[in-house]
Amino acid sequence: MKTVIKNAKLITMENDHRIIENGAIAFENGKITYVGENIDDPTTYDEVYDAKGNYVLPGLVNTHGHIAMSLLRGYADDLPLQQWLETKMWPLEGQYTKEHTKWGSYLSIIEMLKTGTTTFVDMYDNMDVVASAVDQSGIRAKLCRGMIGLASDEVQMQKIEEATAFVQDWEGKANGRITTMMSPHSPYTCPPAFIEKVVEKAKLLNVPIHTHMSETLFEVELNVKEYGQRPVAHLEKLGVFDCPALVAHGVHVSDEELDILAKHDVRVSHNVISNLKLASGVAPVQKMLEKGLLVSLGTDSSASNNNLDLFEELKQVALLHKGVHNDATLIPAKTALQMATVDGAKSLWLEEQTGSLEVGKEADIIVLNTNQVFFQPSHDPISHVVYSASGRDVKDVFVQGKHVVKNGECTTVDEEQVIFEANRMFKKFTL
Ligand SMILES: CSC[C@H]1O[C@@H](n2cnc3c(O)ncnc32)[C@H](O)[C@@H]1O
Ligand SMILES: [Zn+2]
Repeated sequence: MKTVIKNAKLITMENDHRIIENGAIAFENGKITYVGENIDDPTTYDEVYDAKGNYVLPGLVNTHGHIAMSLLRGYADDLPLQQWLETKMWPLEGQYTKEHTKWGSYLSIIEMLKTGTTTFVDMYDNMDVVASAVDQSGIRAKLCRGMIGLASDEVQMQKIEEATAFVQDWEGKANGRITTMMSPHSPYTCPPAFIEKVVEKAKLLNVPIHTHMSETLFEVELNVKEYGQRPVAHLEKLGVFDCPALVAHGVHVSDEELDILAKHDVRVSHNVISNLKLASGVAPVQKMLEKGLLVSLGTDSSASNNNLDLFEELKQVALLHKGVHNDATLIPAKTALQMATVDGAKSLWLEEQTGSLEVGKEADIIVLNTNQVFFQPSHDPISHVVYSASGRDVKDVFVQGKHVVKNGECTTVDEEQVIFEANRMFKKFTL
């Protein structure tokens, strides 16, 4: 099936940030075959989508989260991280069944697709259920079984075996839309010997490592107290950065630590809204960029955000660092959008598949309804996408060429049923 999107304002996010004012993009068998000036003769295509001058851009990439936690949205607001985790999240997560994970995952996937995210990272338990939801819904994901290592040797081994089986069962599945990682939860919840075992497995399986790192001052101080080193040197010593690595947060990192991360080409998922809500702090993103680190955007879960609309992260990242440093030139709109698209894809080693509109890449494409007052006058599309848009402006979404959101409606999952089931599952918790 040959499809063309015509009459589009194309924001390609190629290296030169090419904008094509009156453009077209075509795809076949899930891959982009043409990006350029508008086409005159649409008769050679099986399907013609008229974008009617709306913005067309690559699907957004969310590089850190826990999607099944959408069931806990709004359950425990206004608390700091450690208290939030220990007294609120972990007790309820202890009650999760596969059914909770299933409906929480679908709820988040519909939300992400409808707000323009076509690729996401997920670290959680019951990952077979998450992967099946990814497969069914048509979204793209990099998934890992998150492992908390504060447990007996037997349970530790069981978790590593489960994570290994998950990688073996799902890497490359769903027509290549699912890829995998190994994931020790964090240095403060995983003993050193456990992390070393995970590193060994990741090397054998040839997959990256994903972990939370240096999110709060508390965990940095704890690391120094327990192991005599700050988290970055600690993880380096345990071999984590000998693998391709993606770390979430990196809020409390010194200049020396940034040098270590840069030396190992560690990718950082910046979770600006979650960090603000949990009062974890402000990551030194400008310094990260100056040191050449690849920085992308993550929402974390909707229990600490409280939604998965990556357009909100886009605007926050562009605003917060200006305000904190008293410098309006920091993180310009182009840089923010790059973090949410092409650099997000690179951070997940998926740049050959997604992140920009280029011939040969897969057709992960979103259309924004820009025929609205707050997109006028229509002269700088990147500025408008970053500073004026919201996920609610997303009209149509294609992943691997499949039309998964049509005129604002998800075509692959029954939204009404998911809303009903998510509420039913929440009622099953003992609060
Ligand atoms: C072992 S599965 C993932 C685990 O991570 C917890 N989690 C959610 N948000 C955060 C965060 O901001 N920092 C650290 N841990 C987080 C979640 O509750 C799961 O237990
Ligand atoms: Zn997290």
